Amino acid sequence: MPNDELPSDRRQEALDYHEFPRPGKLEIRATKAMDTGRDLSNAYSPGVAEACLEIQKNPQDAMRYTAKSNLVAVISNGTAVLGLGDIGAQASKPVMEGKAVLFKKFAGVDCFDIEVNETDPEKLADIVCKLEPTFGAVNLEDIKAPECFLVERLCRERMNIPVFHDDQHGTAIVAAAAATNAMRLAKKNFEDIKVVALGAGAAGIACLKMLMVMGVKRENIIMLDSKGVVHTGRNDLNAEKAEFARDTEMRSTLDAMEGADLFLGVSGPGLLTPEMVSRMAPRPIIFALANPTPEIMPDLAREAAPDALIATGRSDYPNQVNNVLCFPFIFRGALDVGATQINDEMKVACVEAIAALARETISAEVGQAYRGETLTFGPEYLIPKPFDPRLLPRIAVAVARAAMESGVATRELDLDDYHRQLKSRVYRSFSIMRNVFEADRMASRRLVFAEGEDERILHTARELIEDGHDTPILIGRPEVIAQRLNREGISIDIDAIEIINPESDARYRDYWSAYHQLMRRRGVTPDLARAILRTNTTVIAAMMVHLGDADSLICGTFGEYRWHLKYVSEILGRDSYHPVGALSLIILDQGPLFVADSQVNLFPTPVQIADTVIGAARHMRRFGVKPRIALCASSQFGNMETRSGRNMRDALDILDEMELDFEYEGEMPADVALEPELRERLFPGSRLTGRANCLIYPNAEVAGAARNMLRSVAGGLEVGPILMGMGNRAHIVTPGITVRGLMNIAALAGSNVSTYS
Ligand SMILES: NC(=O)C1=CN([C@@H]2O[C@H](COP(=O)(O)OP(=O)(O)OC[C@H]3O[C@@H](n4cnc5c(N)ncnc54)[C@H](OP(=O)(O)O)[C@@H]3O)[C@@H](O)[C@H]2O)C=CC1
Ligand SMILES: CC(=O)C(=O)O
Ligand SMILES: [Mg+2]
Repeated sequence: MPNDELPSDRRQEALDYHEFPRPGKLEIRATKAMDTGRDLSNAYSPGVAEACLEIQKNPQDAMRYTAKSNLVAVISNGTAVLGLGDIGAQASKPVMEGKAVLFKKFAGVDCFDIEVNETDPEKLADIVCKLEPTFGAVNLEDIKAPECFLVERLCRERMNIPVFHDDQHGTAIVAAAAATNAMRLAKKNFEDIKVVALGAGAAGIACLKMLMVMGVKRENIIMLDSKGVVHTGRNDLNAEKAEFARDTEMRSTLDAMEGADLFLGVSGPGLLTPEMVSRMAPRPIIFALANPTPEIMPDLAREAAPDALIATGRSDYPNQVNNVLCFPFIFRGALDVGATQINDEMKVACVEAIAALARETISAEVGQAYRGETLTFGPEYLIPKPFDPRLLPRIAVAVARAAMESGVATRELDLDDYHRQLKSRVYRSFSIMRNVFEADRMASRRLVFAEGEDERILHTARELIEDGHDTPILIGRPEVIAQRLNREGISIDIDAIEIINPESDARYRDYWSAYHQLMRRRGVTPDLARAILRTNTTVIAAMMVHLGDADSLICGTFGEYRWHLKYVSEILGRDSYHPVGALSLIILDQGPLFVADSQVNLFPTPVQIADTVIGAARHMRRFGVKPRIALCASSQFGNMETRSGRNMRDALDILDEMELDFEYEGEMPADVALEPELRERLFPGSRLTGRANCLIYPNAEVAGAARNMLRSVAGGLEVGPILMGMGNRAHIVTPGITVRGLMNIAALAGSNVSTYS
């Protein structure tokens, strides 16, 4: 069946996606080094035999010495591939590779996709069972009913690892979560509704069973398959369908739809007509879940029933009811507690976690990823979005808890710890930021955001309000803020936040006259002060901090760093405070790397370099990182007479006079800093132990280039830049910052002033 909903350019795009730059969507990567003869002898003969013998003695040790505990088999015979039908095992491979990618992307679960040319259910079950030594769990996929029921039952009976048929249970879990929320909106109860299920296969049967667990009554269900209504007069029904057979005169979908409250389509494309929809009860719920083409396109359904709550299996319409919201996360939880099966308790925990998430305010990341869409709980947002980073921690923890409580877990987890671990998987910055978050929690600070109309700031403000320890203050026009909150679906009570309207704030007079006092001998007249305090939100924010109306300011989501720095330094760079340097923490796969100074001193003097080193060491400790600082230059240890090398050597002398209690060394190029073996060859006995974790550069352009390359090419995630030397009273971000980045800066700004400078 052609995928007639995709226009030809999108069709070609999808094919190119699969073909280029290399065929398929997956590769296998080694997780251990294989660079030396020693690596070879550990990984392979003779060393590998040691691991084999340990596993022979104790088979459970396979979890210890092999990848088994995180490895899932995605297995299909291609007999019910999406709604494309029986297209065969080979043709199902793109879907199975896709499932494997989703497992990895959303939950870090490794998968082999296995397509099997076997349609006999008993033989297929035999094959699957024989794979148990390889895998920690099995995900059966796109195997048609009724064969899938037998395959699953046999595998579950014979295997001691979780076996889950995604099209049955994954779909049922997500559909039940969406139905729970749709019921609330439609003000209907599961106990009373009339359900019509079109499709009596793997997904259909499982969804109905799950709806019955939620309270739907069997006598209120009408099921249809390709031959029409499933009724007691039929003699072609398999056991699963027979359970739902009704003693009725109804024969067609049109008959069945009369007065239906919930339509559940898990059949094929275009099978539901507007006329059928128009027969439904008021405020009908229409789940047209066939993939890729639903039983009815949402626009058509809406025309026939304007008050309908509509979901499909697709990502290009609101309310994607798709098992992708379940399988990565339920397997994550099951694998992590070493569950022997995925039982009903775990499934129900999953339903509840998914449904609850949609009723909460969306996360900042989702807001950003789906900009322009309305994402507050309601008809267009019944169910979370697949990119919602909260899915992993919430669902996996709920599943792990249910597994432990219901006695199928072989490992007990501390669930608070587990939740934290999962969060650090999703947010790469989470684990290194943990110390800072803790410090932030201990303090309660007022943070003023100079660019309070920016959507990223609004998301950040919402998160801060929810976290509850810091108070955001926004500078911006209230009507613009209100409009953007609404557009972004951010539920903040606008009356509950402090907003400084630059056009009409009552403090305007106080602020401009105080600014004038500060700046009158630097060319600022009263008129100029008035004009600046109407238009320059960085100055307003800095004056708030100066006058004690806020504890810290955050600016820089647009414009030049140094433009903001000029005003921040003029107003707040007094007493012992002055900008020392901008420190960026770049989180890389290999660990954290700090880089400075990319912004403040374009060509720093040796004294400024020494100050930057000291500031960097202090800040690194805030993150719980032991400083190993390299003073970088193109020369190494005095081998050339360059200006940058000389500055670094002079800075080293200044530092040496101070008896500092952290490691620093220089001058050296970045590779010598980062490769201890190379360093040892060039300069044996250097004071730096191991790989440097902070690079201080001789000028801001080079530091900026290094920081940008680490972000753009090495995929580093930046925390910062952190403005050092201002007593944590001001931070200037850069325009590319994300909401997560702003949250990190806000946590830094929200930590107590005594712990920061
Ligand atoms: N959104 C989601 O997350 C998911 C969506 N699905 C979708 O659900 C559909 C079914 O998948 P699955 O249950 O795995 O497949 P199965 O092959 O197990 O079941 C298909 C069912 O659809 C019925 N059917 C086929 N054609 C018609 C027709 N013309 N009129 C009425 N019923 C018909 C079949 O009837 P019969 O029994 O007579 O053959 C069968 O009962 C697919 O489109 C799939 O993409 C599936 C899983 C997840
Ligand atoms: C989503 C899915 O698994 C299916 O359509 O078959
Ligand atoms: Mg499927």
